[in-house]
Amino acid sequence: MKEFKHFINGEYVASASGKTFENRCPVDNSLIGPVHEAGEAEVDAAVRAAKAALKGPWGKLTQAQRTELLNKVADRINERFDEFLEAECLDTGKPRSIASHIDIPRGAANFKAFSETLANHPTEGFRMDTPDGKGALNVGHRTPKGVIAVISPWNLPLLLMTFKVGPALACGNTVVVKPSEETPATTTLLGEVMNECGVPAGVFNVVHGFGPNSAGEFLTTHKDVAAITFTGETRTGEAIMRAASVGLRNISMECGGKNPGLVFADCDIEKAVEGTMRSAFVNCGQVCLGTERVYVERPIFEKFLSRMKEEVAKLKLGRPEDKDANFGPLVSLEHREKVKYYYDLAREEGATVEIGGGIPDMGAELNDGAWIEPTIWTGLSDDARVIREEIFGPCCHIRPFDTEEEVIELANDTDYGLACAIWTENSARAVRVAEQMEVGLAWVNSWFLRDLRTSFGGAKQSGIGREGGVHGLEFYTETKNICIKL
Ligand SMILES: NC(=O)c1ccc[n+]([C@@H]2O[C@H](COP(=O)([O-])OP(=O)(O)OC[C@H]3O[C@@H](n4cnc5c(N)ncnc54)[C@H](O)[C@@H]3O)[C@@H](O)[C@H]2O)c1
Ligand SMILES: O=C/C=C/C=C(\O)C(=O)O
Repeated sequence: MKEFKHFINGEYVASASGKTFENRCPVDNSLIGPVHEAGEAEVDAAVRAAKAALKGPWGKLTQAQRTELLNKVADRINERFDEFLEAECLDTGKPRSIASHIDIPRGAANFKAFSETLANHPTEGFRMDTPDGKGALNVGHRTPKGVIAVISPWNLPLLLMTFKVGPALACGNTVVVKPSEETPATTTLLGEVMNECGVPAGVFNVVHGFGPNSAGEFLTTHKDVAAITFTGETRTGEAIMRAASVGLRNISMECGGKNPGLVFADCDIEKAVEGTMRSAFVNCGQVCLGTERVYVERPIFEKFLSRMKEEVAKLKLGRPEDKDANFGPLVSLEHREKVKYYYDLAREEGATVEIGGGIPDMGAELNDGAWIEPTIWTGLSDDARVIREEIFGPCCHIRPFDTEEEVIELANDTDYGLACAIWTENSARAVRVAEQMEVGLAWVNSWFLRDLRTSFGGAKQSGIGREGGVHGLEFYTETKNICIKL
């Protein structure tokens, strides 16, 4: 049986209290092993180690040396690919075919891409005139912000955690990570990699536990944490913002979504079906960028709906190691309860269940797991809760529309603003519509196609700030203007 300890100052440590909680595999609810739950003492030790490391060997490295170390980390993740894959699939139950294409490669890439992008970014410089005619030079100078708290979710555990740890370390900060209580494994394993690559002790720390009155709260309220970067639910983001307000600490928030797909009659329908299938059902619908509202122009509505139903019927539910399986369980039984609640609510709100809508019979070996059927609804009114609230499951509602103006209004009629997917072969329309969408990420004839040099983040209640490429620089560094009188 595995055991998940904290990683503090380069060493794996147990909780002084001896308190642990269970990590279970959602495939069959089997026990993976106990996870140590951090109390204030462990969180404090981790933050102190991180603070001390800022002034230790880490703080003395040049940008080039840091880049080299972080490249090593990326290479070592790839060398230990199978262990990361196994750990991620056990924690989440997701098919290996998905984790081996998305989660683990991006876990490695996040260390390479950001260290290189940031290393090559210029700082600003302005020459100014002065009354004595000699002038002055203004030079922007960036320094690390300090100890960064990284609070990450369970849906893409390694990918989303490294998406923050990569740039934070590239900028010279140190980190304390609190991975989701559902998925402690890959973050814990990364500690070994950091040691193997010679990243100094205290630069990367991990504490396990829950949110309120546990590791999450202790970390976000710790006075020596300089800034907090968070990915998770909008309501959790609000709690973290309140914690960050004490001591005026900076935050970066990547939160929930209720993302629309806009399918125009002039699209390539097979491309649109393939893309919408992925955006609604990959990772069992547990992707913040996923499409839960699909709007289809009326002339192709029936055809699109029937093609989607055909494709959903072909999804193969199965264990991560099953090579044919492309659809795993939800992350936990608790999350299944939430998703099932919305499945029942959809019926109460008058939806037509086109396909799915329940819990599948997976057979004796798997029936204790967190399985749920992929589901399509039609017929809900625009103000139904199922249309307005993030479900974070393998489901979408498909609704016809008649005009471009109408669909833009429908798509934007939400509290969230993370992403959208627009399907049309008319490029002028694509640009026109994309420019009017109230989102941080607009995909045209694609979905979740990621260039790590670009900005990532959400509008409205989907987040605050942008990370990715050079955009994280504002958050992960302190900029000082040095004014030199000539
Ligand atoms: N915008 C994005 O980039 C993005 C990416 C992935 C997931 N998400 C969102 O994440 C959610 C799913 O993930 P989740 O269920 O793990 O989210 P969550 O908000 O429940 O938990 C996220 C993390 O916050 C911690 N936490 C909870 N309460 C806390 C508190 N009071 N103080 C400090 N930490 C606390 C949790 O333990 C966990 O580590 C969805 O809403 C999804 O849309 C957003
Ligand atoms: O579930 C949300 C997915 C987020 C993806 C990223 O943060 C990324 O691709 O960098």
